[in-house]
Amino acid sequence: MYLSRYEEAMLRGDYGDAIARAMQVIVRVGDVLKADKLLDIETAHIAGVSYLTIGDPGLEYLEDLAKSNARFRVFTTVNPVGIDMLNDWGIDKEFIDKQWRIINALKSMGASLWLTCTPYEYLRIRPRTYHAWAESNAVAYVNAIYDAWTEKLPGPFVVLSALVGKVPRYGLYTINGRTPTHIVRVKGNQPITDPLIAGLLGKRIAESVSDGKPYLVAKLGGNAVIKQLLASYATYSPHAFIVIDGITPNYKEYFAMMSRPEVIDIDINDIIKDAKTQARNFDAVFLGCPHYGIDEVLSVVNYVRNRGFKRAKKPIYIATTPFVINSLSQGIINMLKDSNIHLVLTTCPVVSPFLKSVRVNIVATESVKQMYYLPKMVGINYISCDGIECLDLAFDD
Ligand SMILES: C[C@@](O)(CCOP(=O)(O)O)CC(=O)O
Repeated sequence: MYLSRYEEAMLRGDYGDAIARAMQVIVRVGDVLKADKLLDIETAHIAGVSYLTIGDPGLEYLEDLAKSNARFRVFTTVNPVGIDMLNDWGIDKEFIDKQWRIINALKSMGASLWLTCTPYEYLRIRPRTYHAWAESNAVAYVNAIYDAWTEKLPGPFVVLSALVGKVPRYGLYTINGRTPTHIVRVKGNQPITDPLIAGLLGKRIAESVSDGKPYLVAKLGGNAVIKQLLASYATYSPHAFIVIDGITPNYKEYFAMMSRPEVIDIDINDIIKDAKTQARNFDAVFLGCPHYGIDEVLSVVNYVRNRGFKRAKKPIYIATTPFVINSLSQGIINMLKDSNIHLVLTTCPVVSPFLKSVRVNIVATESVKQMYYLPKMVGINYISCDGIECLDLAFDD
């Protein structure tokens, strides 16, 4: 792989031991992937930072790096951790302490502690710029909605990329790697407005194109639905890459790049038919995978208003971001709490013991990504529900 003089110097150790070791891994991985050179990245997004998933080895690794005075060279954000920074939810103290050590190590290396899986909602990312992101829903989103270029990278690799500010050029960092292989046409007259249906569609697309890359033609009714579709697609696809007709910047160029794409038709009514669920046995509703943004939280606030500020019979947990909490008045937060709706911050039930610690064993969720991970990662079962219908379940049960 070609290296500039600056990159050679980093590799040699002129910029310290930590940078040299990070460069060694990046160059090695680049060689294996047959990358021809390194690219400068503008941002990095680290995932895999919960004490639940990385345990003591991950904690010690990050602390060692931080002690070596390694500092991130680009703007770096971090995925949800295993705890809510503002509420312990009864989680074991040792777990909380160790999670804080991970957070502090990342902070001392210069990470911005947004601790969200939706950093894309708070960044202005320019098309055709390079990034090193882990967390598949975020990777799918920045590729599809901003045409910003990132591969779906492993969390520890992003830490190293952020330290040197570079990634090897391969896969989704190349025009070839970004050329769609399938046109997926979704038949149906109405725009898709149900988050659950969008998630199930994302899964169906991933299964239909398998290792290919879809160019999607569908009527999608808004950002919440797009988030669910991409999160679910990225969970089931090896690539987290999808071009959306009329939405992805440069979609016309992507369309023109395809040569003899396979065409797949999906009838949305088939997905709607399969989505019906009769089970009503659940302990709580969980919303916010991916993390709810301000619009999604405000639609819940409106729902509660329309319900006359009644109290839900089952608790509703909503995972969201510090930006959303900061933009809500204390009055609204209290009103939600009185309605048995709890905002959860900086974490995600997939990487946290918090649902178990509030005695939830079965959740009602609209998120197809959660349905995939909850049973596997934390032994929580689910029933599926759709958007506002999830709230109806909690209020009417
Ligand atoms: C929350 C998380 O476990 C979800 C799975 O990640 P992904 O969809 O495979 O990128 C990622 C993480 O560990 O930070």
